[in-house]
Amino acid sequence: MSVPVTDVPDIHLLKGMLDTMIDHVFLMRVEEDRYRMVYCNHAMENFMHASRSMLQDRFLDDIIPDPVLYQRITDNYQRALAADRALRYEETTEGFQPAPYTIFDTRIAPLTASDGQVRYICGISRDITARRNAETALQHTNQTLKHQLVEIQRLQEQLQNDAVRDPLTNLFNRRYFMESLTRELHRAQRENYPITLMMLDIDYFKSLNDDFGHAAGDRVLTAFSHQLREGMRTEDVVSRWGGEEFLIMMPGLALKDARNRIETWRQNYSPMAITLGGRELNIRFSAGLATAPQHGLDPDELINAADAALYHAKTEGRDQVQVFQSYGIEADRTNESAE
Ligand SMILES: Nc1nc2c(ncn2[C@@H]2O[C@H](COP(=O)(O)OP(=O)(O)OP(=O)(O)O)[C@@H](O)[C@H]2O)c(=O)[nH]1
Repeated sequence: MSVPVTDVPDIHLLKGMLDTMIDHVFLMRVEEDRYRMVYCNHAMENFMHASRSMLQDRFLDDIIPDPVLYQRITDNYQRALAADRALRYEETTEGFQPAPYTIFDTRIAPLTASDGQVRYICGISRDITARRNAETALQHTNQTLKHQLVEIQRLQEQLQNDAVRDPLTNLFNRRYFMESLTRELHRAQRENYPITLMMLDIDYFKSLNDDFGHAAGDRVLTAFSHQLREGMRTEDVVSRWGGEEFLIMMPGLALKDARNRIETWRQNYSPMAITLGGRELNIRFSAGLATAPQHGLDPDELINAADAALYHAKTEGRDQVQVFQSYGIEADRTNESAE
């Protein structure tokens, strides 16, 4: 027999409806400070691995023997009763033996019987374990992806760095220097400022290698490069040109100022004391200076000029700075005027 929709469905029909739900539905009667289960639906019965007849009419402390879990559950009931309002919270079955670990999204509400005396707690619990696990897995994946992204960025930076730097000294490499010089020369022409190049070569480096070994030579190169970088301005491009040869571009620095700079550096750092095998070595160097636009505007031309000045410093006895002279190389001792 069909029931008109305006009619209040009978209790049998209501129970049938509740048994079709996949959420757990229960009703607890409050008896002093205990809770008696007066109803649970089919879903809850299944979950508890117990028939309704075994659950209904029993006290909750009897159904849930674990005192910690019992306390967790009833604390919420007390809160709802004290505030006389519905509560929603998440709870787990941790401590409840027959059931697998489950996370529930639970909503409870205090109800009062029509006599106005007896109080009840009505509850609906939804199993959200799968959703929570998926969320946790997603968070984990997100976290892993974030770490991977950071690692990719680090590797990209490393690659960019490797592409422009010399691995031993960490100074800029030849390719980067050429690109920078070409770019800087164009700008210097447009904006009318000088660029001075200094080519610098460690003296008698071969004998140092021969006497102390290649590894010791590498240490000297690293220490020398470090001091060189420290002694220059941030806008200077300091490169390892090859072997024990270095090329420095000093934008905006006229020949005289560049020479003063390198002389100051020589006073502070040269002869550089480096200890190898218990022996203190004096590392000396020779250098050649050339400047744009005076000695050329083309990168190769300017580098050749600095190289020629360096060659002159070597042939003149080493441990000195020479300036390129466009009409020919001329000895230019460090204590003389560069202009
Ligand atoms: N340890 C080490 N040695 C290097 C490296 N690159 C080049 N050399 C060595 O540097 C030495 C350069 O020797 P030369 O060109 O004769 O120069 P030098 O002995 O300094 O002589 P002058 O420049 O004329 O004073 C060679 O023995 C190279 O093998 C390097 O990366 N590490």
